[in-house]
Amino acid sequence: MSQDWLTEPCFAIDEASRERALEHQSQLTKPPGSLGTLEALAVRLAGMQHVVTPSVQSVWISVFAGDHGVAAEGVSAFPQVVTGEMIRNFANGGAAISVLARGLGAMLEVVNLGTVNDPGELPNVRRAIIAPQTNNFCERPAMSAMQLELALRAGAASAQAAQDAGAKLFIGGEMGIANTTSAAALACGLLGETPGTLAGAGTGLDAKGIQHKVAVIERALALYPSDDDDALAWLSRVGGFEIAALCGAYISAAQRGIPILVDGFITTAAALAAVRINPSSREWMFFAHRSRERGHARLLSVLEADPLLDLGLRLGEGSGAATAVPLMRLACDLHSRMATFAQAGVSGA
Ligand SMILES: Cc1cc2ncn([C@H]3O[C@H](COP(=O)(O)O)[C@@H](O)[C@H]3O)c2cc1C
Ligand SMILES: O=C(O)c1cccnc1
Repeated sequence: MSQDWLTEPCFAIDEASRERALEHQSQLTKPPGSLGTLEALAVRLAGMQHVVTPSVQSVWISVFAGDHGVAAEGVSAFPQVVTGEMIRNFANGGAAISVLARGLGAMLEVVNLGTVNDPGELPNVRRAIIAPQTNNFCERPAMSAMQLELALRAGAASAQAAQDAGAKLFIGGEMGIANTTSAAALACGLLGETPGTLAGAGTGLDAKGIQHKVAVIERALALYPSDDDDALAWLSRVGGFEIAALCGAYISAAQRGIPILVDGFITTAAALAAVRINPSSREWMFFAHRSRERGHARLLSVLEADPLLDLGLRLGEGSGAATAVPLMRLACDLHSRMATFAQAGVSGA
């Protein structure tokens, strides 16, 4: 298999549509710029969708799930079996993202990349099993080059499904006990940083638990040269199947011209890897919120991302991104439905 597709160019942003949307904004009955980020959102979307009045009515959510060998180090407040149990909960409609997706009328698929207690065939769960879990990355690379390739391609298949369904916005979510450890280790590798500032409480570790998590990540990082920032190498060394799938999905969505709404800490680590592999994917990304997880603010700042919300969320699953969709929809509504000064007979400045 070849990885050349990862660096193929992303879909072109249409400057003319963006300019026309900007000009349209200046004619709406409000002081210029007074709707702040909502204006900027609609204008960016216009360029992405090659239209003057964009829409995000049709939303696609893929939740990628996979287990992590590093869970054996006791780095999560919850047991590893929760990953498989939550896949069943997603399918039964009881998880946070299930409720949010229903509320938004969004399409929701779950992609099972491999779990230690595999829940089997379930409605709306795509099976793309790579292995029951990654290797414990303190001891050896989390996955082989072939496993990485499979995970990246499983993500790209979701972007393709989103495109086939006519989605106007792509949201990636994740489920995998211990994946805040994997995401923090990945970010450390990519940024050449030590885990003290990037590892956090995850599902609810106390200070002692976080200290242990930092030591576990330090053990893994010590296996590799610290000045190596090769994103594919770090994904295979310390990544997770679901994190690699997110990375592949983001790159593929950007190549297909589907705007991306990034969720929290884990998804932002995957987005950072995607941007390192294919820098032009960055312009296709919106950032939904600042997670409570320590380290997320740092990743957002590296990506020069200004998230829409800051609600103290620390769940994952794509939940923060889903929560921001109504704001994006309102931004599109204001942009396309407000009267212009001329239409309303209101005097301009
Ligand atoms: C019931 C439950 C539902 C979740 N949904 C998302 N996560 C989140 O918590 C996990 C990461 O935290 P850590 O690295 O501390 O294990 C991921 O599965 C993430 O999506 C959940 C965690 C639990 C326990
Ligand atoms: O921000 C996140 O994505 C997050 C934080 C804690 C646990 N799971 C996910």
